[in-house]
Amino acid sequence: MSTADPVSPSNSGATPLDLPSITTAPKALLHDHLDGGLRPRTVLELAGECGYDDLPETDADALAQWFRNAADSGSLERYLETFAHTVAVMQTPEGLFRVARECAEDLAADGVVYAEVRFAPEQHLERGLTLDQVVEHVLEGFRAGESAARVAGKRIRIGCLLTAMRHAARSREIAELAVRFRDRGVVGFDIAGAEAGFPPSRHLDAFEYMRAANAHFTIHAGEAFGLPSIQEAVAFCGTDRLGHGVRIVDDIAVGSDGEPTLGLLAAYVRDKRMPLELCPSSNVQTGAVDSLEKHPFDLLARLRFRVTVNTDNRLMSDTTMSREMYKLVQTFGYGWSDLERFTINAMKSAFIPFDERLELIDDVVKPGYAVLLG
Ligand SMILES: O=c1[nH]cnc2c1ncn2[C@H]1C[C@H](O)[C@@H](CO)O1
Ligand SMILES: [Zn+2]
Repeated sequence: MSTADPVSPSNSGATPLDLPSITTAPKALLHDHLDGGLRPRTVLELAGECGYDDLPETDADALAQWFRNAADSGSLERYLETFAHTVAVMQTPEGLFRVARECAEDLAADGVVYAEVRFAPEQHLERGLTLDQVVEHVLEGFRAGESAARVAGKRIRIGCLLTAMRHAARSREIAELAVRFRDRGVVGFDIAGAEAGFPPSRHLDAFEYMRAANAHFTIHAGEAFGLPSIQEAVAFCGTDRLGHGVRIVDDIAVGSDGEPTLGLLAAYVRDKRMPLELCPSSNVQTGAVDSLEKHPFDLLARLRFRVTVNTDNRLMSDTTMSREMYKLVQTFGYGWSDLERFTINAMKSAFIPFDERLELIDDVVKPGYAVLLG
């Protein structure tokens, strides 16, 4: 296989592939952080309401620009510092509810029909809420946002993932919380935060607990740190998916003739159809890749890894699901059938029951792309 071959020819008689038309396409999103997707105006208003006066800007446009610039640091650690401001305004029932409701509404307006949105409950206890209360307020916000979207003529379903911070020591507790809320809208568990120095195996008991409960989880791995992190997540922790996983490319050698050779770990990840939650813009901002052009997304897609397109943090990257897809179209020349495949990859990899995934694929995704394909 030559890596120069397009995945599929660009669409011919179909709807033109531009940002407005991508916005109308049904999309599935597996990796989106609740505390990384606030509306800039909401950050300002909630800060005013709760008396948080450490925001770096007082105007919504300037604040949006500040997040973007500050996150453009080339380092995951510095990128993560920007979350201090969003987490600070998500400490009250009203704040958590509003942010979750607006998240569902914004994703629905962007044409996302299924999303798994994650956040770390342990970071929202500063004003006396319990872990259970934090989760309840967020889930209520998602339900309200889904209803508001329905009234606006948009269909969306949000599943919630509970994240434990990898530098902290509450992962087992958060895993138990995720299982406790499994019938109320929480569909899985995750670990996030600085990767270097905090290997996934540090949280093995949490993953073992999830596996014993027949519950799903993903692990941020292979973003700021390389193959050893992915190896631990896959081989020791038994992850269902890889959050980013972009450094799996380090286990693929592309010869001078363009022929790729997969190492054992890359081959295993591909053979197992392990989903990669790739987040193109975020990866450039944190320095995981040098540029979009150099992003291994296309190599991985051509090699038929189970690639999915994700936003990570819409506020920090000033992006949307449609914009991430459009950037990939512009960079790699994808057509509608490619976008449909990435979307079906994501739906197949979702943590909701199989029959519900299938229903979304058959009743929403395929008919939506059939219209766009012409
Ligand atoms: O891309 C990421 N890698 C590691 N950690 C991340 C990333 N994006 C957000 N986080 C962290 C910061 C948030 O406060 C936390 C929970 O959403 O997860
Ligand atoms: Zn992330």
